[in-house]
Amino acid sequence: MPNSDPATHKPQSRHRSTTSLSLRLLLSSFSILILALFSLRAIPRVALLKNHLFSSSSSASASSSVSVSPSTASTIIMSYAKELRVAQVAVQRATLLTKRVFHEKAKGTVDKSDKSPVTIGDFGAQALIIAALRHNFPDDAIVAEEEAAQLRADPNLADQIWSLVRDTRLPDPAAEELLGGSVPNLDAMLDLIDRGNSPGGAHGRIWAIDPIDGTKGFLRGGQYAVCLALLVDGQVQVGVLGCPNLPIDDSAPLSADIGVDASDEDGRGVLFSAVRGGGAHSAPLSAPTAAKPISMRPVSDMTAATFCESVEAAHSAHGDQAEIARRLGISRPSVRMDSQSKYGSIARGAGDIYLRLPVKATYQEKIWDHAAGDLIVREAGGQVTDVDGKALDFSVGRTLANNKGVVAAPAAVHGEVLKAVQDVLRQKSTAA
Ligand SMILES: Nc1ncnc2c1ncn2[C@@H]1O[C@H](COP(=O)(O)OS(=O)(=O)O)[C@@H](OP(=O)(O)O)[C@H]1O
Ligand SMILES: [Mg+2]
Repeated sequence: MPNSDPATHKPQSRHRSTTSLSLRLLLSSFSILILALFSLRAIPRVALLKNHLFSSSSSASASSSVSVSPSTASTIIMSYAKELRVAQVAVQRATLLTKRVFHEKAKGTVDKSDKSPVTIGDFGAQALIIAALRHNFPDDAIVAEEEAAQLRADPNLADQIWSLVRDTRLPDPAAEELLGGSVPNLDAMLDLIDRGNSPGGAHGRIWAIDPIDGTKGFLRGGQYAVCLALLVDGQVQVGVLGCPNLPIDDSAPLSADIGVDASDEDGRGVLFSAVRGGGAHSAPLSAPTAAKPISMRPVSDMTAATFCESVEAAHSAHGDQAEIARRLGISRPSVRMDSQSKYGSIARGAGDIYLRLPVKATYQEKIWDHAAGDLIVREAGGQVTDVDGKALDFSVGRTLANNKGVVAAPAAVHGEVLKAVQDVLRQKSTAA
């Protein structure tokens, strides 16, 4: 029946059919344009999207999209929309594995120096994230912390990791499908882990993965992060941090005990993300698309500022950092917490400043320890430099060989903080 409405089977007017034909033509040209944009992965993709465009089929997301705030739901121009969505869900899935490892293998471990829970969690999370990246972006390079040689030599360890990787799935089948579903077998898992061996560099698309950042924090049930960032020609374009033990509530104050065991508390588990030029967001880890914009807190009174630093004295110079805080007039004690959760915490204004002054002149920071956090803080209104005031340079390989230390603060006060850092370091070198 030509020109009939399929619902009513009633003949339509000639005018209406011409209009619908033009409309269909217009729509199909528009779809072709969108498809073309999405197939050109080498070029940053720009799409006019609602923030939750890719979320409609996720059960976690479905509940989340109800709670999306009006400002988040507003239409924004977002680049790298698919990369962001895949990264968020890949990190979410990997955190499910790390939480299982914590509860089944780390919690209650008498000897906390036992490295096996960390090893199992690290390898398992890396395998799951790389599987998702290979499925969606098979031509991209990957820089990841672990390689599978140790597992190939230890079948028992490999089996333990395989059983976790095999059984860890997102509750939402559509989200699982987006990630390509399960890893087929143990050998495929080992091969995936070894795909993280890119030397990094200044060209092309490179993902940086830290499957468990803050390993000590992970073991004690404190702060750790599953970290994923996309670099394009050396610039961070997408950053995602899954922080299972941080409060979901962006306005929760950063208490001094944030670094101790928080793994069993309700209301924990947050996902930070940012796309360059698109702002920074946070969401519950269980509902990645319930994203709300976050921003750094303006520091009008430096004496009331909160600064964050590593728990480990071997990782950043606590003494120098205390002296810098004193010079700035900061009266509050530092908040010590492991991992890139420090970047996420200052980006949402729970803290204000992150200082990471080098302990050893020869140590080179790893790109996977900073890439996601760097972008999230910058997109939240912060500035991130090394102690010389240079932006972190992710283009020179697997390490930040051109940088020493990290100084992250709201852009308006970064200069003041950097001056205090440089004064303290100058005074120290004069005294030596
Ligand atoms: N000497 C030295 N100096 C600076 N940084 C170092 C050093 N040694 C290690 N690392 C890296 O520190 C990462 C964790 O550091 P954090 O500050 O995030 O947490 S911690 O409080 O120190 O545990 C940690 O990341 P993970 O191994 O993923 O936990 C290391 O990559
Ligand atoms: Mg790390």
